[in-house]
Amino acid sequence: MTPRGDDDPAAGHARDLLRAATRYSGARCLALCLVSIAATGAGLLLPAALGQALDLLLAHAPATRWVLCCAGLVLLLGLLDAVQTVLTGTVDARTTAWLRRRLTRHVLGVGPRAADRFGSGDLVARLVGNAAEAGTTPAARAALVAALAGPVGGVVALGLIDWWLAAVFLAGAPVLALLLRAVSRDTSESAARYQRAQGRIAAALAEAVEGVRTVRAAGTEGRETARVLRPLPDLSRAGHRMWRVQGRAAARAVAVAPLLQLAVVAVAGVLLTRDRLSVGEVLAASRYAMLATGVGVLVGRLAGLARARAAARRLGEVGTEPATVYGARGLPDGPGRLELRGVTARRGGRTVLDGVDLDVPGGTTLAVVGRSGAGKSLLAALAGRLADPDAGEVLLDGVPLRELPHEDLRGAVGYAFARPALLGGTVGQAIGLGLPSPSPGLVREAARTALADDFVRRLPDGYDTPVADAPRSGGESQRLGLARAFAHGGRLLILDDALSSLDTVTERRITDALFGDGPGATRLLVAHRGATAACADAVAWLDGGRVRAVGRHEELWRLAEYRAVFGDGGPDGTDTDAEAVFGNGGPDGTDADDGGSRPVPDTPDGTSGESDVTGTKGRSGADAGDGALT
Ligand SMILES: Nc1ncnc2c1ncn2[C@@H]1O[C@H](COP(=O)(O)OP(=O)(O)OP(=O)(O)O)[C@@H](O)[C@H]1O
Repeated sequence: MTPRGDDDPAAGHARDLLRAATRYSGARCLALCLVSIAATGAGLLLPAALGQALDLLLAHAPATRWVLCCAGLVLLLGLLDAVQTVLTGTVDARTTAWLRRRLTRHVLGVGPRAADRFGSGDLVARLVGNAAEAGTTPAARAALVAALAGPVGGVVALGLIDWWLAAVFLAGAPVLALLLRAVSRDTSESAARYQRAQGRIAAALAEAVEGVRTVRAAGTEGRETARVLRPLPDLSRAGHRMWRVQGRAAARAVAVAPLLQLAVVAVAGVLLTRDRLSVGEVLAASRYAMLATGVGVLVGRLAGLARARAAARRLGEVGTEPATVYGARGLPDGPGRLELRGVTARRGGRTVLDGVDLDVPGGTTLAVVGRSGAGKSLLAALAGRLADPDAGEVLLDGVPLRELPHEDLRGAVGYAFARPALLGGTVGQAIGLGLPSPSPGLVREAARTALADDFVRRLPDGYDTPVADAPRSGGESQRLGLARAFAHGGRLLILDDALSSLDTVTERRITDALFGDGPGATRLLVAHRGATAACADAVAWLDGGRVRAVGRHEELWRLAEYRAVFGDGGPDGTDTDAEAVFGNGGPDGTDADDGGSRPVPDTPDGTSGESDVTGTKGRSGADAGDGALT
């Protein structure tokens, strides 16, 4: 059951949205309202003019003026109807566009939380289908005002002809009012159920399309189709209910309205025999009775409005997910020192990170390792504020990330992911994404560093090839993602498993560039391979939601449990037999032929080989930062 009233935040958001959307199309809405009311007014004048013309004609008096008046009113009605149609279309389109713009911005402002909560397919259904339905609200309201003006004007006109006529009509009006109330309520509920079922289908379809290779590989196309369409019976029930509600209302209206009209005409007839009404007035009364009982129009309008309101509520639900709020404190110059202080993060009702402390000095590289599900990606997301911790603070050069303005934060932190989304039109634009004016030179340089330049230049239009026309492997996609991160620069570079699809030689060449004088002052690297971890100045080992230890890879390697994280026998993360194939073999992940002598970067205090990155062992508080492994 859909909650109602002020304690329903989604409904509150929906109201605010619709109010703002109506203001956006304010002038047109007003014009539509006025045109609709004018059309209703012309419709109300027509019976009076017809009655007058008839009376004059029956009395053989000159009636040309009134006949012309009737013709003019008919023409005016046609014209107003055309204007109404154009204005309704324009207001609907403008309001829908406004809602889509506003909500798209909001969804992207919320970030990954929005997709986590609603699912990407359902979000698309809301922003496309529901926004279009909700967008009809302002015009539907204006039309409803006019549709209400018809019956109200009809009753007033009946009263002006003779108060008996209005009294007869009003005696039956409560039945019509109850009918309309039931239509509005029942349609709202069925429309909400219908739209929810549509959202479930859209969400399942998006999952199926994304996982189409898995579906094909498993040969489960039929089962998947059934899963996607499972909400269909619900959809059908809700749809049928909606039509039943409207059908029943229309049938009742058909039963009640003619009875009321008959009663009005009968009373008018009696009044005619008593010379209280003329023939023309009887004609006018019969037409006003039809206008006053014009429930059919109202039923349609009310049902449309109820559907639009249900759709708006679904948009309101999206609005209840708060957007990320940024601060106004500027980021001072600094080397890119990253600190996590007592960071706790919960996901799916589970504490994934529990009071994590880490201190990564500017200019150093920290590899984050741990078993699958240990929270490495979550930590990477918190480190660059793709998500906020539930407790604790993340600081960059001493400033809490929450206090940084959006531009400072995004300018300072670059990201690359395991499965990068390539956005921006062409390959070159995808690499330069987010930069104010990326020069072709900068884009190409970044691509060279990420070893992507060669294959990009082989594309039909090189860097100008549309992303959609650029076939690429998983590793090539990753290299484009890395190129984007390198082009972005910034004082903190976060690579979340961004090297995982690269062959070992390519990974090695990129890490060489990266850990040499590569881009980004400080680097946080989610690593699955020992070879990658071995290149970092320090490794933070996540286990059980805490930092189990911080130290250099070679030092940690002495621990059997640490070795077990990499699940194989070689300290560089490769099987000894496979070393030749994968091109590395030394204990620090370097080729055997360079003697395993990758120089350990000097720490800022000049000591070589000891990790400069510090961390604590979760709540135990045991500091493992000096490489003292616990
Ligand atoms: N949105 C979410 N809702 C519920 N649980 C989540 C969500 N995001 C992450 N988790 C859970 O948090 C845990 C940590 O996830 P995370 O992706 O950080 O792990 P990871 O260490 O990077 O794993 P892997 O090495 O397999 O990539 C996992 O158990 C995951 O199921």
